[in-house]
Amino acid sequence: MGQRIAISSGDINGIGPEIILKTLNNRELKDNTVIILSSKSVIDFYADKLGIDLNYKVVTSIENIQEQAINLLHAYEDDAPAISPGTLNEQSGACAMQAVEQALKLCKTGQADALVTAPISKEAVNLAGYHIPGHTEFLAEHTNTTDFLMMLVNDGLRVGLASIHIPIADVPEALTEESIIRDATIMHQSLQQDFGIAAPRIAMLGLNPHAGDGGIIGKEEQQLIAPAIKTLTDQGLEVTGPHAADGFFGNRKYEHYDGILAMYHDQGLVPFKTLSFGTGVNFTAGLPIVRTSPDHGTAFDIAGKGQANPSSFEQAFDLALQLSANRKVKNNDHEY
Ligand SMILES: NC(=O)C1=CN([C@@H]2O[C@H](COP(=O)(O)OP(=O)(O)OC[C@H]3O[C@@H](n4cnc5c(N)ncnc54)[C@H](O)[C@@H]3O)[C@@H](O)[C@H]2O)C=CC1
Ligand SMILES: NCC(=O)COP(=O)(O)O
Repeated sequence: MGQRIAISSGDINGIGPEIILKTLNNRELKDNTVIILSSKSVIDFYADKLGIDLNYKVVTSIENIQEQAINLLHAYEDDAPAISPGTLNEQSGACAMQAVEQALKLCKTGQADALVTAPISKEAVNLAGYHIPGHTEFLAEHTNTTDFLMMLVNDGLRVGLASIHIPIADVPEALTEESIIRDATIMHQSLQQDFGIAAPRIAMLGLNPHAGDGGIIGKEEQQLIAPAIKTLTDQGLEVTGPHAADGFFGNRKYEHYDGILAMYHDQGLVPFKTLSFGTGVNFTAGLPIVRTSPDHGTAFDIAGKGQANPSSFEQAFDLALQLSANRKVKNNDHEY
C-alpha cells in the first residue's frame, strides 16, 4: 500500500507553490496519494504563470480524498488570499502556518503518513502572530516532542545542528554537556531507525576555531564537548571529535562519517549547502511524524518568475515517501 503525503504550501508569495507544481507535474505517484494544503486560487495562479496543467482534485474534506491522486484541501481562513509574488506580509505568513497546522493535523490523526513543508518566511509568520523561529520548533512543540534534531541530509552527508535558530551570541550558553549528549543520541537513533545504518559513525565538531586549540581559543571543547563524547563512547556509540570544523570539511573527512553534529546553524549549513544546495533535504529527527523540507527558503527574489529549481523539493518528497514507508509512526506513544 502506498503512502499519503501531506504538502503544506509554504509562503504563497514565495517559491513554495511553484516547486510543488513542478515536482508533482513530473512525478509518477504510483500507489501514493498527495494532499496539498493550500487553496485552488493559489495553485491555479502559479499553474497559469508556469503553463502547468496539473491534474488535481479539489476536496472539501479528508473523507473525500481520492487515493493515488493529487488532492487539494483548502487550508486557509481566507477563501482566496491576495497573491503578490515576492512580497512578505502578514497574510502570507498566516496562510503559510494555517497550511502547516492543517497538514500536521492530518499526520497526527494518521490520515497522512508524512509531511513535506514548502518554505515559510520566518518574518512573515511572526508578523502573523506565530512567534516561532521555524517549522522545526513549531512541530516539536505541537507534537509534545522535547528531543528533536534538525538534520540536513543528502545521499552521503548528514549534518545535525546542536543549536538551531538562535542568535550567535547565545550559542555558547545554549550548549551543555547534556544537550550535546542528547542531540548525538537522537542522531544515532535516527541514523539507525530512519536511515537503516546499523552502527552509525558520528563526528562531533568543536565550537571554537581549531576546536579550541587546547583551550587557548575557548574552553567549550574541554569542558562540554569532549566529556559528552566520552559519555557517548562509554555507552557504546561510535563518536569522534571534537573536530576542527574548517579542516574537517576542507579535508573531506566528512566522507568517513554517517552523521556530523555541528554546534551551530551556519557551522553545519554553510558547508552542507555549499556541497549540496539543490539536492539536500531538511529532516526533523525525533518527531513522532515524518517531516521533510527542501534545504532552501522562500526565495522571494525569484518568486513568480518561473526560475525556481524544484530538485530539493523533489528530494524532500522522495525522502518522505521512503521514511514513511520505513517507519511506522507510533502516534499512540505520544500525547499531543
Ligand atoms: N524550511 C523553511 O521554511 C526555510 C525557510 N527559510 C526562510 O526563507 C526566507 C528567505 O531566506 P534566505 O536566507 O533568503 O534563503 P533562500 O534559500 O530563500 O534564498 C537564498 C538564495 O538562493 C536562491 N534560491 C533558493 N532556493 C532556490 C531554488 N529552489 N531555485 C533557485 N534559486 C533558489 C534565492 O533566489 C536566493 O538568491 C527567510 O525568511 C528564511 O528564514 C530559509 C530556509 C528554510
Ligand atoms: N536553516 C534551515 C531553516 O531555516 C529551516 O527551518 P525550519 O522551518 O525547517 O525549522
